[in-house]
Amino acid sequence: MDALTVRGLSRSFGDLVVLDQVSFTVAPGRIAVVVGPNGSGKTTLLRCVVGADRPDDGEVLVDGRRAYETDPWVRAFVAAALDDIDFFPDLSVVEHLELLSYAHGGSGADVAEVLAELGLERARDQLPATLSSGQRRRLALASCFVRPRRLLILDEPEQRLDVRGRAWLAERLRGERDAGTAVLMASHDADLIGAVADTQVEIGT
Ligand SMILES: Nc1ncnc2c1ncn2[C@@H]1O[C@H](COP(=O)(O)OP(=O)(O)OP(=O)(O)O)[C@@H](O)[C@H]1O
Repeated sequence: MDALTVRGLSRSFGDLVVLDQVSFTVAPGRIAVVVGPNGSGKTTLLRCVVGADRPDDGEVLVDGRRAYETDPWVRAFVAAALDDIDFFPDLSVVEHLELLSYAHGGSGADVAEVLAELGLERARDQLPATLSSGQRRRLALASCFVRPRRLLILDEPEQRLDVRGRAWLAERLRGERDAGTAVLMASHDADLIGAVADTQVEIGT
């Protein structure tokens, strides 16, 4: 059973056809990278997959089932970090991660490890507004790793990461694959794509 099936997905904004009958699958333990020039529809595709945007046509199946964002089962299955991450303004870094862990039935036991892995230990008590843009990105990624997931969806996760952060990201994604997680991500980073992509979904070309 594929973790993700996208069939005939189409999305237009007025006269602008952004996605035209896009179809692909991602099996467990595979990494699919969406590639295409600026404005080709990568974010739109990911937003349609997670249910943040509605396609005009086509369907998205998660683990063989039609997915709705509000479905508790989808929320347990899919971890996503897209561009529009909103943090609670009055929760610290560590509180965010603990909240997510608890909300997904965890004990918070992984939080310290994920903070260390993402280099966020020194920022653990800071509020989101005081974080650097790279730290905010790291918190968004950390949010995916303190909760259960069988499908991980990331929009340009390399953005705003430093050199070591990018090296870590490639390693982490390979770890996700080895654990059987399916990954769908958009990226412009040729090195990262070369290091992790099992398949590429080309759009807008
Ligand atoms: N809500 C919207 N209303 C109108 N046009 C939109 C909307 N959302 C996206 N678009 C347009 O759809 C096209 C695809 O945008 P999208 O953000 O999906 O591209 P992308 O491939 O992720 O680009 P980038 O590589 O720059 O991140 C763009 O031309 C964009 O202007």
